[in-house]
Amino acid sequence: MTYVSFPTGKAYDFTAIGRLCIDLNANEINRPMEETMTFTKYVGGSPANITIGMSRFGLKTAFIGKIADDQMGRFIADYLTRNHIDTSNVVTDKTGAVTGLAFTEIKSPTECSILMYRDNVADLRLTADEVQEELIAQSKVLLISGTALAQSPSREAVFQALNYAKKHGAVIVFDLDYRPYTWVSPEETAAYYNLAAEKCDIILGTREEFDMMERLEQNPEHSDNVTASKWFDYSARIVIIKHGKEGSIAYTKDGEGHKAKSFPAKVVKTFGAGDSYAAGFLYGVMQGWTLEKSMEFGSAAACIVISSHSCSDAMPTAEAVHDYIERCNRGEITAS
Ligand SMILES: Nc1ncnc2c1ncn2[C@@H]1O[C@H](COP(=O)(O)OP(=O)(O)OP(=O)(O)O)[C@@H](O)[C@H]1O
Ligand SMILES: O=C(O)C[C@@H](O)[C@H](O)C(=O)CO
Repeated sequence: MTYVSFPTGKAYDFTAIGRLCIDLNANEINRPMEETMTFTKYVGGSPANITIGMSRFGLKTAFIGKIADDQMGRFIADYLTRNHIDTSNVVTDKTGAVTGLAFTEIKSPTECSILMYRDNVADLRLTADEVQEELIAQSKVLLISGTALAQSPSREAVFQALNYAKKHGAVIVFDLDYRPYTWVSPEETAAYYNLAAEKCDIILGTREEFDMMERLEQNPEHSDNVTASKWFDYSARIVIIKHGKEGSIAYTKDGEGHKAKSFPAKVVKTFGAGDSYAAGFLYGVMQGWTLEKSMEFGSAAACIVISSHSCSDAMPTAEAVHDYIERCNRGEITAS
């Protein structure tokens, strides 16, 4: 059964818009940030990580975003180029804005947190008139991520991109990617998230992210089914609700719920799970696989990333994900 049809005859399989920043991941793990002395630098930002994942799977990808006019910005642009991601719509800021930094604390495999430095960041300075219509017209998929809706002018840039995607028939994916520190109030957050979600074909988020959008009174039982049903009255064709290591569930417009369990993993840190899951799942759906197989592929991709030190750099190839699934099926990988 095909739930989403992707347009053909486009130059790009996958384009994302939003955050490009830097992850500084603790080298001395299993201790609090106060005791961490050194960090390794990686490209970061959830939509960037997903695009790197899609590129590693061999898809033709592009990114729409804004980088600081400094060494960090150039590091990001260079990394994207080396990963075969088209950067023709990655704009360099000229106002003195800086690159967002995410310092990660790895206290234990299950206690991870991120300390964000996001004042005056370049990624939120992208303007609507900087979004290239032609690039979106040439893309099978446009992925938006919630954090880019947090402030103007990036918010308007995302809505402009959504308009172009609708006009040119791109499949629109919304990764909720809710990061409280970039928002002013829960009311404002829910309002913009809901406005954007109405226009999207595939919506992916955790239970907590959907709770934030619903603000509880609409769904006091936190029912995944109730959450998903609402979006089928708009544009949605698939709604995925992720539950960490408990797995994930995808709802489709026909009312079906498709479940995926997670695989065992030797977890180093949990962040990056959602980004690699999204890349793996979307890759599978674009190959025409069943939802179950696509979700399984996303879950295995997530295991590879959470067993590694980075998010972006650890994004696996398709062969590595297939191999991981086979090794799990042979019982060769057990949980940490
Ligand atoms: N500890 C784990 N062990 C195995 N698989 C996991 C684990 N945590 C997450 N996953 C896999 O990754 C998928 C996405 O994880 P999760 O629900 O935590 O997303 P997320 O909260 O968006 O992730 P992130 O921490 O990157 O923001 C899950 O559906 C599951 O398949
Ligand atoms: O999304 C971010 O800004 C930081 C990420 O790169 C980070 O590593 C993470 O949280 C992945 O989900």
